[in-house]
Amino acid sequence: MTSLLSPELTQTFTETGTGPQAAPAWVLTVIWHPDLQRMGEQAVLSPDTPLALNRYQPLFSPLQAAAGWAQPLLHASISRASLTLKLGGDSLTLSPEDERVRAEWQGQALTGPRTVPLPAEGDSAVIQLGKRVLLCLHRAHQLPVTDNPLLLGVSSAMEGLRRQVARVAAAALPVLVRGESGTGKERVAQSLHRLSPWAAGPWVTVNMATLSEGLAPAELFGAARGAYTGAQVARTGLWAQADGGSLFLDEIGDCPAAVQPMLLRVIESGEFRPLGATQPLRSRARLIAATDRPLETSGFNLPLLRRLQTFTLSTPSLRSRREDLGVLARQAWLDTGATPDDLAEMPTELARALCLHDWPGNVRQLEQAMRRLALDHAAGLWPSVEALLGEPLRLPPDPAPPHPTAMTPPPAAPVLAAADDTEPGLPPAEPLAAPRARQSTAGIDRTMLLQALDAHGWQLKEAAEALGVSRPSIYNLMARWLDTPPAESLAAEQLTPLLARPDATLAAMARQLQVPREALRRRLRALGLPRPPDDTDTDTDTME
Ligand SMILES: Nc1ncnc2c1ncn2[C@@H]1O[C@H](COP(=O)(O)OP(=O)(O)OP(=O)(O)O)[C@@H](O)[C@H]1O
Repeated sequence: MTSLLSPELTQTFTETGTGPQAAPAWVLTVIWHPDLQRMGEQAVLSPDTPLALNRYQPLFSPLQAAAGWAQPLLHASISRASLTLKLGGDSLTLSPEDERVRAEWQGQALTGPRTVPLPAEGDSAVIQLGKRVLLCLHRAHQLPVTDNPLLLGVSSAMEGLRRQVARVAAAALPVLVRGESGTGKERVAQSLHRLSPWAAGPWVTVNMATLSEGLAPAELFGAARGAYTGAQVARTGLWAQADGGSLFLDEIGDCPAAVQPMLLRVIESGEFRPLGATQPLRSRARLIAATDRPLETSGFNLPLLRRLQTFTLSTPSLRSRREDLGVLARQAWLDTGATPDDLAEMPTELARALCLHDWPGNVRQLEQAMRRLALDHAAGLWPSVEALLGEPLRLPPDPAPPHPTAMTPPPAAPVLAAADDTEPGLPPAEPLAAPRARQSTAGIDRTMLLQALDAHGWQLKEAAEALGVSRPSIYNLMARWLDTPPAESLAAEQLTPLLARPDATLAAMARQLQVPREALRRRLRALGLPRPPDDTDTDTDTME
């Protein structure tokens, strides 16, 4: 892999500042790249100088920015012509240099300069460059320099969390971890234990939601022999088991009300009394609790809450740190045992959906999606977007949709896409036609798209003309409205029954499978399957 030493980048990082007090910088983070190693690499935008984004610039740096290594995006589908990003107060202007630049802002194709509102605090935006690379534009209050294999992420929020965990780990005081479900609260608790002076001691966990009011005291504090019916021997409680280590009380908000004062006592004095015992016991367990509940308003014991929140750590939602998607998705994929190469081949519409989804179930939901993906892929299929996500694609709210600027439109002369702007193995990009009045894709819904495609036998050139949009736009429309797997993922078993039909034609099959006709023809050829008998057309639609 090409690597370039980048003193300029190191300089930029230094100037921008890495401390929490520094003014936030706008950063581009790679959240999808066919070279999976590139996920999480970052480039900082200067507030004063427009950033030219193309195949060879700027330089993106990996997590350990201090190493000073950086490299451009390099992917062959990204043009040498630039998409220029210019920050201006609370807006951003994106200007494609010419028609060679293929780019999308928040899933919408950029066909000319646009000025868009910058994402609000805690929000971010997704920029697609070329066919396969997705970047997240976000704020950074501090750049990532620390590492913790349990707490992955290049966002400021994760960098801050890793630092807090490292700072708090050694304190012999309770810690409360708060955050939405699936955001990694248990991971934070594990990290606190591993980094603490008690790391060699036991790590004991209990989910308070699973303890009934009757059983909880014995479970937590133990019981003397004969303390209750069936207690033939003395029982060691979790608190005693965790002596010299850490006790993690997950879902503390579900702790039975009667048990809450008992917890308060043990936190305050370190002493507890097993059920039926005459003497109290002492434990030096460090307590970590976690919740996704608003404990202040849910009737929780407030003195206990105050003791628990001696230190409070918060885990951020995944949608508020979209820049971490790439590194998290890559790790979740590798955890399934699948190879990086397989993921690199994933169709862009799936990658785009992963990057744009708002992930209400946070990292856990992302992990489930990656497991589904690995399973389907092992069976020779790429799932639909909906099957991948396990729910319909939920786009982040768009407070103000992009609007065109009054800036100069792109050059009027027809421009040839350079052959080396095309991914190796894919057909060369076609010369772009001279610009003409084109309809915006915004007004084209799924029905209109399908009608045009069906009417033209799934030949994209004709369908695009009928809709009055450019050919790249029809791909964007297909990615937006259709969630059928791409032609390259079709298996022989899916195609043979359709070929066996007496009325089989290429157009009919393309319509049924919702794939471009030419892509289907290539797939049949690749699988060594016959063309349908009446396939005599000679269309040369090569883009997909
Ligand atoms: N920063 C992270 N890096 C890597 N994996 C993560 C991270 N955060 C969460 N995960 C993964 O996401 C999943 C959910 O994490 P975890 O169980 O810690 O979340 P939680 O907030 O405790 O969830 P719940 O509230 O539902 O118990 C786990 O499988 C964990 O491996």
